[in-house]
Amino acid sequence: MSTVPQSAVHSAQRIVIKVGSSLVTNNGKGLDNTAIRQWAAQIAALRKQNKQVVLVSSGSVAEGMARLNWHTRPKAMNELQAAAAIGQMGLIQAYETAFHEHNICAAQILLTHEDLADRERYLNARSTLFTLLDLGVIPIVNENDTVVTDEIRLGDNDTLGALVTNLIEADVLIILTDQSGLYDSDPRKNPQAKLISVATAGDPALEEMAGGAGSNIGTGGMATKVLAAKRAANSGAHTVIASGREINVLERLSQGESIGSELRASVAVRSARKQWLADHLRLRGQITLDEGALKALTLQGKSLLPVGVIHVNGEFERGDVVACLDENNVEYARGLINYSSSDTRRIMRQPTHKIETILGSMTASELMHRNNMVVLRKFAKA
Ligand SMILES: Nc1ncnc2c1ncn2[C@@H]1O[C@H](COP(=O)(O)OP(=O)(O)O)[C@@H](O)[C@H]1O
Ligand SMILES: N[C@@H](CCC(=O)OP(=O)(O)O)C(=O)O
Repeated sequence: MSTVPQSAVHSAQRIVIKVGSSLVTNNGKGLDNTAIRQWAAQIAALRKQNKQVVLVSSGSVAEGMARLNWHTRPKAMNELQAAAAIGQMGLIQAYETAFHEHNICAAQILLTHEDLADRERYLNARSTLFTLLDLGVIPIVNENDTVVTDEIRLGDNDTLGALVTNLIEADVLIILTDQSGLYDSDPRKNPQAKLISVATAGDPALEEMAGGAGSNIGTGGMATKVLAAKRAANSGAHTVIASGREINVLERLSQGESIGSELRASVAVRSARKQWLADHLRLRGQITLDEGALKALTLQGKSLLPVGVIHVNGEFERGDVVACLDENNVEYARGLINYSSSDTRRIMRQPTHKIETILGSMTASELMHRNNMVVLRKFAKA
């Protein structure tokens, strides 16, 4: 009897789904509208179960090539970028139409490596994605191929899928591809290859199994998927690699069925976020909060508003990590701040509706959003 556990997708609330080029474009023959409509229908079903979904879709270059009647993938960057610009139009149009059938709004997000490396842009991308998810919209992400240069290109969307998983702290990354999952060797070359049902993300043995290159249409092969699982595990997310051609794959995974390969993270999402905020980003300043704000943050799970700040210490920029202290300099929380130190000094003690009049514009109504904050201790009156 097999003892394969229930799929992690079953209990996941926030999911990133990545679909590869060969799947989306029917092995490079042109957009597979039937498959796209089936995924949209399944994602609509996940949404009804209150799961939030971000879709990372490849296929712009492959679809651009199909539209240009190019049969071999160009090597020159400018040609790849031109193909991507053409193909992305069709890709988004296909998703837009497919989601429309379920009365779901879709949104296009094109990201580059720099967007995720720069603190402020990272924060912007993150808050846009959270806003879209709160609005019930399905964000469709791809790399902004037309502007990236060779050196900074992510290149494969497995890596992008993992970075988006980290960015929004998703519980699970599902990578849909043209194989049933990760095998112990490339099934195209070895018909005896065995499917790996469950493994630990980051296990070096997996990298060896996935050594081979990808299909002619896709870029990364299994190697980038295994590395993506390792990266997703950094923020506590599990990864499922499965065939996008499997009937109702997303809904069945959501029902707990074990399909494909599940590469499990060994740390929990919450502690991974804490770790990231607490250790990886340098503290740039401190703000002192009044009692009401300390209670709201640490006891009621609320965001920090400027009205609760009574003192600002240090110089920092929007997106920096700042500590929240009481009047005795005891730290209660830390997180990514939405305003620079000079702007924070101007809006502290003020009600939110005055931010725009004081600063001339309002980037965010909260000074620090609860999603971007880690509470370190609870407020208790001495
Ligand atoms: N150990 C392995 N298990 C499964 N597939 C493998 C393995 N090693 C290499 N591959 C190859 O990886 C391919 C999938 O990668 P790729 O073509 O980049 O797909 P996608 O476009 O979905 O990202 C498979 O078709 C397969 O030939
Ligand atoms: N941004 C590129 C993705 C490149 C790519 O081929 O990715 P993948 O098929 O996931 O290996 C595109 O949309 O064509």
